[in-house]
Amino acid sequence: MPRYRTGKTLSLPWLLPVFALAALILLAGCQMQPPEPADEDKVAIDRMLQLIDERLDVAPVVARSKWNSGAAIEAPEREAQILDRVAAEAAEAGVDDAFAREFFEKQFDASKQIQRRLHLRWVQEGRGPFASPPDLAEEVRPVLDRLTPQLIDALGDMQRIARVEGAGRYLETRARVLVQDDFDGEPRAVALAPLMERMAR
Ligand SMILES: C=C(O[C@@H]1C=C(C(=O)O)C=C[C@H]1O)C(=O)O
Repeated sequence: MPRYRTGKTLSLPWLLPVFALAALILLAGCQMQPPEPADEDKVAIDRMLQLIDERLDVAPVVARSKWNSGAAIEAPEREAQILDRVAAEAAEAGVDDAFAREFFEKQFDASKQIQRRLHLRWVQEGRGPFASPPDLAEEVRPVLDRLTPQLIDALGDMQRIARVEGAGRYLETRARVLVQDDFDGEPRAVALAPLMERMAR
């Protein structure tokens, strides 16, 4: 049998181009990975999303309280009061005034959407009052007020990270995991819109 048929002498030279090609593909693959934010930026984005989720979580409690009391879902004077505080605290934290304002207005919109949808559901179900809903002024709004400065702090981080390549993509991916709204995603999309628009893809 001729020597080249034994395979022994032929295997290595034959495999070399295969290895080279595999190495090239691997290298190209690494270079094609989309850019990701640094770990500390990822932590800050996750924190922002958790805070948005926490705020959205308060909306059903507000809805129960208003269902019993008959108070209007829309409370413009309360929104104005929050926005005044936001303007002052955003200025102190170096957060762009228009960005902070838009962000909070969207959080109000998302909360009202959740409340409206729940009230509609309860009307359709012919629901009576809830057994012992928390008091809006004494118990529920203070929860929202505690979140306000934390959200402003987080907005400061987002402003800094906004131009980091891949930040928007990371935000979008993590939002799917960290922000729930128990509806069809619409209130959640409203709450996230100001960040989605601002963060670089
Ligand atoms: C949450 C409430 O309902 C609405 C939403 C607000 C909010 O998200 O902070 C504020 C006022 C209301 O328009 C509320 O009345 O407190």
